[in-house]
Amino acid sequence: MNTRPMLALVAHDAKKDAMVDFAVRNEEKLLPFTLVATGTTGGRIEEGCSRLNITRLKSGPLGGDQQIGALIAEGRLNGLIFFVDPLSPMPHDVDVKALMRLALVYDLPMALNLATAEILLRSARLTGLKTTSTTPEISVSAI
Ligand SMILES: O=C(CO)COP(=O)(O)O
Repeated sequence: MNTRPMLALVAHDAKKDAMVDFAVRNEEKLLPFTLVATGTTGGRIEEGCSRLNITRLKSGPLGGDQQIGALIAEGRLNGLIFFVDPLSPMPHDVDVKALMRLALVYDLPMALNLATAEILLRSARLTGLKTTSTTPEISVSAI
């Protein structure tokens, strides 16, 4: 049974370089986590971090944000790092909002920018195997 805390990594296009840079600098700290990411973000991180094993979900606009939302609802996710681009309109803005809403509903540790991500990655809550729910009701078959 996998008891490692699960962390989701997502970045909008204008923030993907920042996400890769964050992951490269923190590769050692990310190693103990089960990592999931939206498709393109995960691919970019894997290119930069050879030691990280990332489960890549669908691309955000094609449902990846919602897959991460499902992990939150199931109580399987321990933290979300989402580098949001606040300056560009997104056709899938409703998905982004839905993901953030679920993180708020379940009181999930969520970092939306680099400064908070650095703090989150060092947090005892994130590394302490605390899950968001005790009774997962459904499973995401993609994982
Ligand atoms: O659009 C995203 C999040 O809303 C990110 O998706 P990708 O990582 O597939 O680009």
